[in-house]
Amino acid sequence: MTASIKVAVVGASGRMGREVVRAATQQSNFELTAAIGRAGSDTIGLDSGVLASGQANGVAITDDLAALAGADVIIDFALPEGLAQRAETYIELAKPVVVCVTGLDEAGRDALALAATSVPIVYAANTSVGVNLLAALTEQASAVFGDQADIEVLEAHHTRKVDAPSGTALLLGEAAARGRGQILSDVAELNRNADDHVYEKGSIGFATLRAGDIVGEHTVYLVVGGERIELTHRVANRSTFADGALRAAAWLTLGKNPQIYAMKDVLGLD
Ligand SMILES: NC(=O)C1=CN([C@@H]2O[C@H](COP(=O)(O)OP(=O)(O)OC[C@H]3O[C@@H](n4cnc5c(N)ncnc54)[C@H](OP(=O)(O)O)[C@@H]3O)[C@@H](O)[C@H]2O)C=CC1
Ligand SMILES: O=C(O)C1=N[C@H](C(=O)O)C[C@H](O)C1
Repeated sequence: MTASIKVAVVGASGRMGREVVRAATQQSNFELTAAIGRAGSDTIGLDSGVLASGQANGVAITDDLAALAGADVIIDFALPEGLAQRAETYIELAKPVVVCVTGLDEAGRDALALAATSVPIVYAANTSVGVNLLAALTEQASAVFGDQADIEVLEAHHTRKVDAPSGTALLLGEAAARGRGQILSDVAELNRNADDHVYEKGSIGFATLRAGDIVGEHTVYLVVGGERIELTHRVANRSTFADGALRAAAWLTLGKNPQIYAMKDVLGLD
């Protein structure tokens, strides 16, 4: 019998952290070894299984990052704040990590790049298979239409999401830009509502909706002359993201070299 993969979850008290705790507890090829919450959170000391699904699993939520030492691989679904410090711990413990946090600032991105010189990291703004397939399709469509297409990305999420546009929208924008030989930061238009806004041909625009409990929806519009393509992906349940994160975690335990990988590497989409 193959040994199960020991997995630790950072951000275990959150919406996604609880989902990963539940999935890791249910899937027989994983063993949950640590559940990390924010220092000062009311959830510290609670059983992570009770918090996730009402069923005790014997792994208490702790703010002690030393608890990560017993894991083969870590999944980080916390928030961007404190990512740089967490990344230092990942280096010290020499653990592979799946980082799923979006809304990173430059310091967060730099910290991940530094950590990836020591440990393998999957950075995934979206761990679903479908979104990563959508990114590949977007790149292909953009390459075929070339610089004739007007491209816009629309995303919709629940009202408690703190970053906008979503990490996935930016990932899709990057794919669209790459498809026609652009770099997204050169052409991204994040605010078409600005008073002095003038549409520039070749720009890629982003629009955001926040409403109710929408789990995650993304549409890429590619509009050329009299026709348009709308590529849409919708997620109905956060378990989709949790399953994808566990898939990435299992992939990292197969002996990867230190560097930043993407979900498309995990899924073999290149
Ligand atoms: N890659 C993907 O597929 C997906 C990515 N995401 C991203 O994952 C992140 C989390 O989303 P979501 O679960 O909805 O957000 P939540 O706010 O529900 O969860 C984040 C959790 O992290 C905790 N936290 C904050 N800082 C730390 C820390 N230093 N150590 C441990 N825990 C910490 C928070 O604690 P407290 O509440 O006490 O502040 C909270 O419980 C977001 O960036 C989101 O965009 C979301 C879905 C899918
Ligand atoms: O915060 C969320 O909920 C989500 N965040 C990710 C993002 O920013 O793209 C992925 C997913 O769409 C849900």
